[in-house]
Amino acid sequence: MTYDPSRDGAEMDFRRRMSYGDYLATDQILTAQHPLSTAHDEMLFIIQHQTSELWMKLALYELDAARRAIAADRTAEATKMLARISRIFEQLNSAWDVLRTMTPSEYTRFRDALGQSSGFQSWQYRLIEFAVGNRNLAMLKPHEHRPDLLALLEAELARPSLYDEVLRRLARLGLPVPDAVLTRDLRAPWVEDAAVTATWETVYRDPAAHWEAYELAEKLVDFEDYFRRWRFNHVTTVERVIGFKRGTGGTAGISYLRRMLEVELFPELWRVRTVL
Ligand code: HEM
Ligand SMILES: N[C@@H](CC(=O)c1ccccc1NC=O)C(=O)O
Repeated sequence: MTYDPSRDGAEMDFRRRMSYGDYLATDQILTAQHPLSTAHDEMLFIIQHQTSELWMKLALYELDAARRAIAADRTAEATKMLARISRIFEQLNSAWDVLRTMTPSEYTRFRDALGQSSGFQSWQYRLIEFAVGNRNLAMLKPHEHRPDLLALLEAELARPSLYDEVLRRLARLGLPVPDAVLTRDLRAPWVEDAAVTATWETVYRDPAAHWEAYELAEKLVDFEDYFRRWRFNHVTTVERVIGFKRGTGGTAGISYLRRMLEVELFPELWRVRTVL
């Protein structure tokens, strides 16, 4: 006879119990795919973006908790969360392998249906950029039609970024951090600071004496490393699929994305490598 798992105790009756689907709201998630064309690959495109948005949601959750932990001098907890955020980006990086199976011929069959929509308008992506310190106020504009989302982005800009929190922690640990850095206008983009590079140099020259700062630094570098790989995978996939066409979001496409490859989140942590 075929195997019956209920003989091993598997619960089979969920009329009055919470099931897998109840707990995970799979009904909502699995009915949220609405292709606008009959092109076979549009389902891949939708699910690729939806899963990315879910991982971004978790990254934001961890970024929030990590910053609160650093601000409360609970660095060990924060480093664990930062390690997880890097792994999330590793996951996002691997996902490009699935999307890359879509050829230009296949994408062209449904690209027109996307209208002017674009990843450029992903508010979770923009929140991540703002949370880690890449604060460009021009990126608020595409969200003006959604006051709720604009408020979320504005609230993020009013808050210290991940890098701000780490530098504040360094100051509390007795390391020299300029007052101008500690009291900077949080909405403004980060401006590279030679005194901060000098402080990181102190940390990296004697890790044992500055272990907490050293660990935080390496977690930040690790994260930026994975984030750069995400940008690079994106731009390479875009060139492979649409070449040098303009983006649906209105930018020039590849040249815009290549410019974004130059963004440095924690410039002093990269600069310090040269002087060690
Ligand atoms: C065939 C696949 C894809 C193509 C051809 C593509 C193309 C583009 C282009 C041309 C832009 C520049 C903005 C514009 O003018 O539209 C852009 C931006 C963006 N895309 Fe994609 N994309 C693809 C897949 C993805 C995926 C899977 C994600 C994951 C969520 C994503 C997220 C983003 C984000 C966040 C931006 C804004 C980047 C920034 O401002 O730095 N894209 N994309
Ligand atoms: N910007 C892309 C379209 C695109 O990729 C896209 C469209 C709608 C929602 C998410 C998208 N992903 C990344 O930009 C293009 O120009 O083909």
